[in-house]
Amino acid sequence: MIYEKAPAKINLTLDVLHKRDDGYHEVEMVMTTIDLADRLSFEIINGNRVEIASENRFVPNDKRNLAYQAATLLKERFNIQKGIRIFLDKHIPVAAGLAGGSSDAAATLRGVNRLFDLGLSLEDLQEIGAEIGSDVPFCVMGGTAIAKGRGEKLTHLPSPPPCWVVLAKPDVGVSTKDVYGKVNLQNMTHPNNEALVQSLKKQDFYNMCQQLGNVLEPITMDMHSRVRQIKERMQKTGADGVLMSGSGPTVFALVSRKEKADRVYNSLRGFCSNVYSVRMLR
Ligand SMILES: C[C@](O)(CO)[C@H](O)COP(=O)(O)OP(=O)(O)OC[C@H]1O[C@@H](n2ccc(N)nc2=O)[C@H](O)[C@@H]1O
Ligand SMILES: Nc1ncnc2c1ncn2[C@@H]1O[C@H](COP(=O)(O)OP(=O)(O)OP(=O)(O)O)[C@@H](O)[C@H]1O
Repeated sequence: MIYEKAPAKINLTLDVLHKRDDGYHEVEMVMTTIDLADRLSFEIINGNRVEIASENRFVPNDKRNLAYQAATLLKERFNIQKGIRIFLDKHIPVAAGLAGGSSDAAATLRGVNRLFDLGLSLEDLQEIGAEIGSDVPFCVMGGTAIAKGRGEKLTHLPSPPPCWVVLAKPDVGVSTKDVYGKVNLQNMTHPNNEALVQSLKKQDFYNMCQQLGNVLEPITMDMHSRVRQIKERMQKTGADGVLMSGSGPTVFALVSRKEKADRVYNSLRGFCSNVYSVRMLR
């Protein structure tokens, strides 16, 4: 049996530069992994198929599952004539904007690569991952990176200074495709990626918090007022920086001190069913 951890990601920035001819948007965004992770196990089984099991009822166990797609892609590309059983121990909330499915796909690429000794490099796996989804290449490498293109062109960055990350996911469904579809290029406040990158290089926590920005945030907030309410509540209770991750609906607060993080966390419990307080991953 082989095990892989699949951490969630948050976007410290997300900028859209233009819409491309292939229907995707050209983005520039800084992402980082946090200490909230799914755990996956992989084993070889009889029969030439991929089996997915999870105790989470929101997780599909068929070809809609990104881990299934990742395992099938490697099986076909490398002509693997054996079965694979994948167990997904889910901790990342589903459809949250935290790349849960993408991180499971990335962990599956790493896991199956080890399970069958395929000898693929992380770069190879990133390239294959891009066929599954825009967030998968980042999840293959993890850490902190600026992503360009449709999310697959990655440059590694220093990790954010240590802090607490309080996350709250309201019970609303958000379609990434719909949110990108509502982007209005004439009317948006772009985050300053260069300044955010400088704050990481200088390990300047407070400046990093000032530079958080996501052009998709107002779009999702206009569709779901709960997202705006969560942000306001986090700001009122003492968060140092607050932003929606990805296309949402999860909002995260960055907080330097544990006592303040506890205050933000406690103010959201009861208001929201999914609330977490975790650390950044170094
Ligand atoms: C919002 C983010 O999570 C931020 O990291 C990503 O940009 C989205 O990544 P993802 O969920 O892996 O996205 P994909 O599964 O590749 O694409 C879902 C849909 O989002 C839109 N999409 C996605 C990425 C991108 N750069 N431009 C887009 O317009 C497209 O309509 C696409 O059909
Ligand atoms: N391994 C998986 N875990 C959870 N959901 C999955 C998985 N594979 C496919 N899905 C499907 O994908 C949908 C989106 O779930 P996911 O948790 O990946 O969203 P997300 O965090 O918003 O992703 P992203 O930030 O990459 O857009 C779910 O509704 C679910 O049906």
